[in-house]
Amino acid sequence: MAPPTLPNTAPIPSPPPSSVKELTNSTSLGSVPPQYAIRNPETTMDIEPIIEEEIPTVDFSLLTEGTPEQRSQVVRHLGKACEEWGCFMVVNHGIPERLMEAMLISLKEFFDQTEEEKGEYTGKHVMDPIRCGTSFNLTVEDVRYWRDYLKVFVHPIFYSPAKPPRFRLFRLWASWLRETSKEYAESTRAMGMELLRGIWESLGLEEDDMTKALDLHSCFQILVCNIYPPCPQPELAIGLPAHSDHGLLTILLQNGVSGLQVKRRGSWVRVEPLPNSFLVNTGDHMEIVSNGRYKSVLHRAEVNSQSTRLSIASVVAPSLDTIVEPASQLVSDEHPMMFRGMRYGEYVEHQQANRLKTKSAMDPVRLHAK
Ligand SMILES: O=C(O)CCC(=O)C(=O)O
Ligand SMILES: [Fe+2]
Repeated sequence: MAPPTLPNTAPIPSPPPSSVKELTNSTSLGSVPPQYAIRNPETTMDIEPIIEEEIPTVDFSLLTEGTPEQRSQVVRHLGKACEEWGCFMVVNHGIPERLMEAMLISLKEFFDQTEEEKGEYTGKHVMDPIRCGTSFNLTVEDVRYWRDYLKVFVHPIFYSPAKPPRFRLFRLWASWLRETSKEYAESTRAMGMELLRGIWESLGLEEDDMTKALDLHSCFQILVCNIYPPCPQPELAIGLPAHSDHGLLTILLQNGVSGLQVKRRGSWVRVEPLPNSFLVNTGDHMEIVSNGRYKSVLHRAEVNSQSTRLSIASVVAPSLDTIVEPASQLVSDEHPMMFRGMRYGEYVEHQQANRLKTKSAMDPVRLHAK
């Protein structure tokens, strides 16, 4: 006999909000909805201590305009920061403060659009050149991160969301948005190239060899823009979990609200944004190219209950068609090859299509178990 069919009494779930912005705009939230409650503070918090420590600072002007002695000193310092920290603050970088502010303002304007307006940029594929969304990758996650994003490819082909926020009819505004992000992408790319030059030098590598091997004239660059609205229970949620970035270097601009933490020697170090500075961190491809000498740094973004945090990560990387391998000069009997070659575009696609989980994106290219 066929089992009796039970009436379906399960409540029909309301559709999840399409962004954290929408969630926090719509109601005065007193608690975090279950799909964002990623941790139980009683069991999982503070297993790894959170500490205050000073992050190394690099004076960029000495790299470009210093005496040969000053430059050598900065290069050594840069190498040490990459080796011991995987990140450093850059000051005296020469990028105008008005450009940094304009970028943050235009980003805020972008996220302030209606869900419908932003929906025009909802990515269908992880390699879409303009992609707006929430969390990291909803198709593979069972919990959500307290973060909305806009990711835009800016080199070798420059893209920009064409529709200006709310001022659709004002072509002037649209071109301002476009010009701002173009200038910003160019400035941070030039800064990234200069830092890479110093980093290659610190590794004893020739700049020309590296530019050619990584096809840096056609380097891939993406702007990853993040917004973390205030969260009613910041101890339960996270903006972005512990992860490393896929590129060579990430150049991060923040709006003065702290939240970023980097992992060092088993502890989380809070990064307090210095005014008019950038935080630069090493990505997985720095680790691959340097054959494990300069490891990509694990980092995460915490949220808070008071202020909206904005960050813009400008990622500088090999060209998408380059098959990246460790530099042969850094491979020897003593330092065997640690990674196999993979096309950079394939790596990015694989990283973006999977869960963001510590450094798991590197597993397919590792030649030896960790
Ligand atoms: O918001 C931050 O400070 C970090 C952002 C980040 O790690 C990323 O976009 O990959
Ligand atoms: Fe990151």
